[in-house]
Amino acid sequence: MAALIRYSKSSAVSSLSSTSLLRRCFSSTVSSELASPSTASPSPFTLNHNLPRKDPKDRNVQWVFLGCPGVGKGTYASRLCNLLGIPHIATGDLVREELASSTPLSRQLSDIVNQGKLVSDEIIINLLSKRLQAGEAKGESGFILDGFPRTIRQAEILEEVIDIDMVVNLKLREDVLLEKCLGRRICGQCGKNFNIASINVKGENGNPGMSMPPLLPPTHCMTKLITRADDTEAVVKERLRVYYEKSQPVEEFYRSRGKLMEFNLPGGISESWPKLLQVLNLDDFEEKLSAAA
Ligand SMILES: Nc1ncnc2c1ncn2[C@@H]1O[C@H](COP(=O)(O)OP(=O)(O)O)[C@@H](O)[C@H]1O
Repeated sequence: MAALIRYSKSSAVSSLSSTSLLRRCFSSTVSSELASPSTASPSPFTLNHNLPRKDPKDRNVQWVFLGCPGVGKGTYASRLCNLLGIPHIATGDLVREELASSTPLSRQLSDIVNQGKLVSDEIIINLLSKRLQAGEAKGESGFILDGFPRTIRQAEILEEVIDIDMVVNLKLREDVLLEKCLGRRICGQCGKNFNIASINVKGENGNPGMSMPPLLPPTHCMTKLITRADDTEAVVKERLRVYYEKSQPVEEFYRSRGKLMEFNLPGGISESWPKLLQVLNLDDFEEKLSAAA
């Protein structure tokens, strides 16, 4: 595989391919059988099929969440990670952490992100590799990746180094996505995500109507809310355009490998969460956990 990551000339790892870099990070979890390119037969999941109904503690969950900006990948991935006790690794968060530092890389990234463009595969793989290495050092196992892979190249590299068990593709109408992005707020103090948009769209052209109540912050966060610089209407529209061009082909990549599970969000969290748990065969597990709590 061609070397994809080109570090600065002074870097000791300049000759490493991105695969070998990621392989080093993943070394403890990659089985030799899975380190070679996937030969899985093309039999796409249908909901409720192929998922073992066994205790998630006995599964080494290695999942990917795909979906357009604003669909709620972060919300559902982080809830699932809390439930399963595994890390939620969102490349968008890694990029924002880098942006918050004042390195030469952060200045380079801020222009790209604020224009709604994708960061290069090299940079994102480097950030992800560092995060995985740190997790490995802490003894983490399993993960849900959110926002990665976003290009076919990223998907190919990931596929070479680790067995992703399942890819959940969250879907929502485009007009709702825009409203949801514009309503997103983050508490500048605790870092939690909220949404002030109250969505109520009528069914039309075969699309069902949908209502999603806002996800409002508690009073102590109310005065500390901030809006992401890339959540303006023009930038969200550009991010959606980039998604369709660069990231949508990733859906087909996983569909053809029989790993893609499509999930059409039926509404807000209270409606969608139980249905998502049901299709993931985790509804029993949540009940057991709440009974034990
Ligand atoms: N896998 C990736 N490849 C390239 N760029 C990425 C990737 N993940 C995140 N980014 C950058 O970080 C920004 C924010 O990502 P994210 O929080 O996942 O946004 P979104 O709400 O659009 O899903 C993206 O618009 C992009 O510039």
